[in-house]
Amino acid sequence: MTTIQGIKQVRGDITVPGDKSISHRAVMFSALAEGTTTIEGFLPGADCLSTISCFRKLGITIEQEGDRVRVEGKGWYGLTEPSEILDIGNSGTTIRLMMGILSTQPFHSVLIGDESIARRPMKRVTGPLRRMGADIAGRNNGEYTPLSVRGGKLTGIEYRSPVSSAQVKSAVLLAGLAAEGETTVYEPEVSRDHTERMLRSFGVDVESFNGGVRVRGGQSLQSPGHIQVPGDISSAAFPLVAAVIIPGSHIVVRNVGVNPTRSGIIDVLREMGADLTLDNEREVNGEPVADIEVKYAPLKGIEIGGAIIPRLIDEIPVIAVLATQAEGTTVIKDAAELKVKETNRIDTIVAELSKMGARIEPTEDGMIVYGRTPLRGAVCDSHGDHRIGMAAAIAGLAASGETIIQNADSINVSFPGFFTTLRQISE
Ligand SMILES: O=C(O)C1=C[C@@H](OP(=O)(O)O)[C@@H](O)[C@H](O)C1
Ligand SMILES: C=C(OP(=O)(O)O)C(=O)O
Repeated sequence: MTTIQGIKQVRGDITVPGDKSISHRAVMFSALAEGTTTIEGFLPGADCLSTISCFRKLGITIEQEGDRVRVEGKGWYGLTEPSEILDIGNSGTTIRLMMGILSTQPFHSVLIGDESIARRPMKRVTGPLRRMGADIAGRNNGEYTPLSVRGGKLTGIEYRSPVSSAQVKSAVLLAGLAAEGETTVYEPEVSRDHTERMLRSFGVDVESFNGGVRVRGGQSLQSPGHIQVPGDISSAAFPLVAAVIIPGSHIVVRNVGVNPTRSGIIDVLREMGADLTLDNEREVNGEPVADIEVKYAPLKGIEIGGAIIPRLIDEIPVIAVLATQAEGTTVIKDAAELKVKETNRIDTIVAELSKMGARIEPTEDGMIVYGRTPLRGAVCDSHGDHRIGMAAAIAGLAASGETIIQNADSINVSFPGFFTTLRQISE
């Protein structure tokens, strides 16, 4: 349980922990590559530590201290059959990408996770991986954990994913790297492309085209030696929103990944009227990075839907907080994927913000927020979902009185040090 007081303003010059998606991939691809890779800026959050723990059980030597990691890669077929169950904790990215990798390995593995993972759909990866030839078993015919996989010889496929999901795309492409022939994944809207970018930095030929991505089987990964992980825009979103909704605020978040497939929050902030600038724009390991500066400004409600949704899917809980402080109505649609995250994020964010006096309604594929409404402190619950806990905390900063966040520990999944950062910028 953590207590948040309503504050006057946020001010400061900060950084946020490393990007979660890039940290997972950095460990996975380094383990599968020939040679040693050092990683800096790694996110030492619970989810990425689960990825490290799985690869250790698969026989890979990994040293980790804070945000520094050293992985002794042994090549694609250097993994060994695990004698223990692979526990991926709360991490959807870990289990779905691991299923792709383990489908190519000539041994048996069993994967479990926590109670939230046990409710999340896995057919979206087990379906195409079975089509490629993987032998997968699991509860409800491979829809839910526990899952087990015996990998082996796979055949490349053309897969049209019904959802825009980087986890599905990545699982199928990774399996495709060790399959016979070519593997192509099409998705309705482009999802985050960290897998494609990082595979290229490991020397893999990846063809991205309008609507899809293709790889050839039989390619090996060569370590680039070093990977620098930028700050996570999904974490930066929380202090940025605090600054935009609390009068008198002004903050800079430095060294944030601003990959266009992730930067929908920047577009939304600008369209709502935020005073936001990107400085020091550069590219690090094939990923665009910048410093983001924002000042308080009056906001207006907007409609958010279509192709932008995968570009801001994890930021929607905090965008809902933002919308409570915008003049007029904000409609979020085409975001049914929110229902299959750590919690049903449509229901959980509506429940928590309603307790604080927000006027917010759930819809089939999103929500409608009526602004501008003053918020009042309340007893909120993360429901075990890091992004819901952090969104409630940001609402608490903008609210009158005191807000209590129950089950705040879940925040360590993606943003260790979150409350320390909030204290640093609160005035
Ligand atoms: O590939 C990734 O690193 C992620 C993809 C997204 O999930 P989906 O692929 O299920 O949309 C996102 O919500 C998750 O936080 C991280
Ligand atoms: C959905 C998320 O992560 P994952 O799918 O990896 O559990 C998230 O971090 O918001």
